[in-house]
Formats: sequence, C-alpha cells, structure tokens
Amino acid sequence: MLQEPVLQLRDVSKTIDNRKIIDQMNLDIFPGEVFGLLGPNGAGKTSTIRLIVGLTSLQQGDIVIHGHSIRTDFSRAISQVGAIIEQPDLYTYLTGYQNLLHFARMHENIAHDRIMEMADIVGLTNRIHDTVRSYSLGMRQRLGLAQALLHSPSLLILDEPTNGLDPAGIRETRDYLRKLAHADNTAVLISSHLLSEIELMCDRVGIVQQGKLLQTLEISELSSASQSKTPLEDAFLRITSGNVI
Ligand SMILES: Nc1ncnc2c1ncn2[C@@H]1O[C@H](COP(=O)(O)OP(=O)(O)OP(=O)(O)O)[C@@H](O)[C@H]1O
Repeated sequence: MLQEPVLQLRDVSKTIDNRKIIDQMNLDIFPGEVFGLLGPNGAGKTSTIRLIVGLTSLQQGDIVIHGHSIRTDFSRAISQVGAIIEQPDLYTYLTGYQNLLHFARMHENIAHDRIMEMADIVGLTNRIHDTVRSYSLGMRQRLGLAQALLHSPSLLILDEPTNGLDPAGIRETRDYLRKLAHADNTAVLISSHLLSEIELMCDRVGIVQQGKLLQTLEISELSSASQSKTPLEDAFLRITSGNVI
C-alpha cells in the first residue's frame, strides 16, 4: 500500500507482574482497511488496544497515530481516534441524545444535525430521546458506535464489536464498518476471538498469541489461494501450531 499508515506500533512490549503480556509488537494499519486482531482468550488483544488509546502506560516501544507519537503528543494522536473498549462509556440516566451531546461538547463543531445523522446511521432515531437505562445491550452498543464516530475519527478501534448484538445487528455493524473503511477511508481496528467475524468483516488479520503478533494475512488472498471452506481457520491453526481458539 502506498498510503502512510494511520497507526504504527513499533517494538511495543508490556510486562505486568513479571509476565510479558505484549511482546515486541510491530504493526502498521492503513486508511481504508478493516484490520482484525485475532487470538484466543488472553492472547493480548485487549491489552494492545488499551495501550493504543492510553488506558495503560506504554513501557517499551512507541505508538504513532497519524504521525503523532502517543509518548510525546498524546492529545493530538488521540484526537484522531474513536474507540469502544469493552463496554461503551455511557451515562444510563441520560437519553441517547444527551449522551451524544455530552460527547459532542468535548470536540469542536459537532452540531445537532451530525448527532441526528449518527443516530440514523446506527438505527436509533426512534429511541434517541429515551434514557439509556431503557436500552437493550445491542442498542447501547449502537449508541457507543455513534459516540465513537461522532467526531469523524480517522482511526476507529472496537474491542469485540459485535458482542451483544443480534444477527441483524451483527450484519448491519459489519456492513457499516466495511463501508466506513472502504468509502470514507477510515482505518478500522477490531479485536475478536471469532474466526467467522474476522473472515467476514476484515481485509487483513493479525494473529496474536501469548502477546506476540505471529503473522498478518490478507483475507482475500487466503480465500483465493485455498480450496478449503475454512481457509482462515486452517491458517490460524497452522500458525498457532494447532492451539484451538
Ligand atoms: N491489569 C492486569 N494485570 C495482570 N494481568 C493482566 C492485566 N491485564 C491483562 N492481563 C493479562 O494479560 C493477558 C492478555 O489479556 P488480554 O485481556 O489482553 O487478552 P485478550 O486477547 O483480549 O483476551 P480475551 O479474548 O479473553 O478478551 C492475559 O493473560 C491477562 O490475564
């Protein structure tokens, strides 16, 4: 790819209680692609994402977002990022609209129309003036997505993005994230332990195990190079030496 990466991880390592949970990770993510971190429970996917958004401190290496290091220029780096880590960060006693308005005030130039546009995109227009307390898990996920995208970030990061969604919601989210990447040139980074989700949603995948990024693969190349019905599963099992997800 000719474009500059939106996100660069450079020799990133993290040790907690004498255990390396991220081990010398190097990764470039480009505009217009959906990239999936795939690995078994405990592989280090969430920890990697938490490091990128500054929820935990970076011990070794560097993370550069849009040319800004999170070590030296965190606020400019993070201004390019929208993220949902584990649960969306919502006030349940406020309405969906009030939540989005609250978030909008943290940024410049986000008007009522943009809030309503995002409510429409995530299918919440009819419920946007109800309190979040009355929302289902899937509706909260959708509101979280609207919140993460309100300021039109160039990098969207979602930890297990379809958790709690029904099949229609999973498909809508998948279609929307692919459109966001391919039509709007946003870089989307997701984590998942579900092979099928990664296979259907992502352009590239990075296989993570015990804190190491073992390999990155193009999903389309995998499918076209194999007669197998389960090319990603085959590749995953080969790369991780048969360890089951
Ligand atoms: N604050 C912490 N203190 C101690 N160990 C931690 C901490 N955070 C993460 N770990 C450990 O780091 C490893 C990676 O955890 P992480 O949550 O990043 O994995 P994951 O790939 O996201 O897994 P899952 O699919 O289960 O969410 C695990 O062994 C976990 O126990």
